[in-house]
Formats: sequence, C-alpha cells, structure tokens
Amino acid sequence: MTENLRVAVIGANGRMGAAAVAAIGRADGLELVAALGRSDPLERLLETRAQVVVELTVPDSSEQNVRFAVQHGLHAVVGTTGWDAGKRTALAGLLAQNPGVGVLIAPNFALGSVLATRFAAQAARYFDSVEIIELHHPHKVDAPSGTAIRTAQLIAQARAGLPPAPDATEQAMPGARGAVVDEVPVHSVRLAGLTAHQEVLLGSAGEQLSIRHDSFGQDSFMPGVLLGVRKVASVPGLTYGLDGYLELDS
Ligand SMILES: NC(=O)C1=CN([C@@H]2O[C@H](COP(=O)(O)OP(=O)(O)OC[C@H]3O[C@@H](n4cnc5c(N)ncnc54)[C@H](OP(=O)(O)O)[C@@H]3O)[C@@H](O)[C@H]2O)C=CC1
Ligand SMILES: O=C(O)C1=N[C@H](C(=O)O)C[C@H](O)C1
Repeated sequence: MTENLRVAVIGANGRMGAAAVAAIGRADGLELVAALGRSDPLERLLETRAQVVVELTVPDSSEQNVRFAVQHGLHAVVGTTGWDAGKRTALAGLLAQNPGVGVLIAPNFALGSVLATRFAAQAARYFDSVEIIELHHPHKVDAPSGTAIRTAQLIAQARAGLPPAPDATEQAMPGARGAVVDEVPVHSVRLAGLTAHQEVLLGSAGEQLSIRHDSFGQDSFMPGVLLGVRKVASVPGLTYGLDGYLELDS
C-alpha cells in the first residue's frame, strides 16, 4: 500500500489556509500533519516530517517560509502574492542548490482564472487596447492582485513589438488611469461582498471583447491547491503559474 503524502499548511488560520486545511483533510492520499499559524515555529514542519508545504500567508513572510522549506528539502505550493521577479530569481538560485526540490508559485489556483488569463494573452495581439479591472474583498492587503500582475505580464509578452494602446490623456488625477503594469493599465476595486474577480477588456474600432472570471468563494481555489500538492514533488525547480502543471497546449 502506498503511504499518504504528508502535507503541512502555513497560514492555517487565514481564509485560504483554513480552506486548504479542510480540503487536504478530505483528500484521498493526503495527510495533514501540521497547520501552522503566525506564532508557530517553522521547525514544526520538520518535527511532523512534512513532505509538501502549502504556503498561504502574507507577502512579508512568504519568502522566508518558502526558503526554510526548500533548505530542508521540502516541496512547496505557494499561493501568497508578492513574488516579484527578484524574489523568484533568488528562489530559483536556492532551488539550484537543492536539486530535486519543487516549488509551485501560483498567483491564482482557480482553474477558470488560469484559463481566463491564458485566453486574454492569446487575444491581446489582436486588439488595439487592453485594460484589466480586478475586483476583490476589502480585506485584501495588496493591490494590484497577483493575478492581475501575472495577466498583465503575459499580455505584455504577447503584445511585444506592437504599438502602444491609443490614449490621449494629458491630465489625470493620480490613480485615475490605474496602476500601469508592463504598460497595461490595471484598475483595482475593493468592495464589501466580493471575493476575487477579474475582467480583461480588449478593444478595437467598433468592437470589445471582455474576458471575465469570478471566484465566489475559497472553494474555487481548492482543486488547484490539491493539484499542486500532488504534482509538486515530480517537478523539480521553480514553476510560476498553475498553467505550468496543466497541459493547455496539447
Ligand atoms: N493563489 C491563489 O489562488 C490565492 C492566493 N491568495 C493569496 O494568499 C494569501 C493569503 O490570503 P488570505 O487567506 O485571503 O489572507 P488572510 O489574511 O485571511 O490570511 C493570512 C494568514 O497569514 C497569517 N500570517 C501572517 N504572517 C504569518 C507568518 N509570519 N507565519 C504564518 N502565518 C502568518 C495570518 O495570521 P493571523 O490570522 O494571525 O493574522 C493569517 O491567518 C494572500 O497573499 C492572498 O493574496 C488568496 C486567495 C487565492
Ligand atoms: O487575496 C485574495 O483574495 C486573492 N489573491 C490572489 C491575487 O492577488 O491574485 C488570488 C485571488 O485573486 C484571490
């Protein structure tokens, strides 16, 4: 009989962490061996012989949590935002020193969101203008969302070499045109009652395409978390984006 995969959650008292604890507890072949809150020492991961760490905390603590896991040979599935290019490069260097260890950094675990981002990047070459509106619950500490940043990066890659989007704005109040991520305007809405939503608007003369995804609850993220947990040990090194684990091009 194969043994269950031993999984730990860091950030277990948060919205995502609590949902992940419950999902892992219900999942076949997985055993939840540790659920760490803010005040729990990371050594608990070693004492409980965790094999995969799910990291769902805050941008300020995520990097040190993941580096601890990698340095001790544990695989990590990371949903926390804030992993900019500098942090990812440093982590890739650490992974090179720890061959065989896998880390997945997923800006969004919802399969529909991953697909929506992919579709937006595919469409972006064919329109004059692209802007992103991301909408979240008001407890979110970061803006723009990690998903919007990733979407803007992929759109910018797809539009490389094309002229900039038309925009005659000469005078604007600060923030009126959103945050500009890789030349793509991103508008962040924080509204009571929302969970996590994104709409990519693509426009050309006489037409508009809108690509929208809605997460109505944390349950939307759990299939992606479980996919990551089951796969991360078989993909050494750093994977950025859950699409790296999906065979979207086949
Ligand atoms: N990739 C994805 O699909 C998704 C990613 N996210 C991202 O995941 C992260 C968490 O989101 P969410 O659960 O909504 O946020 P919450 O604020 O609900 O939870 C964050 C948790 O992190 C804990 N925490 C803070 N510092 C530490 C630390 N040093 N060590 C351990 N735990 C710590 C907090 O503890 P305390 O309660 O004590 O303050 C809190 O429980 C965010 O970055 C968010 O953007 C969110 C949804 C989906
Ligand atoms: O904080 C959230 O809630 C979410 N954070 C992630 C992000 O910043 O993109 C993923 C999802 O949007 C929910």
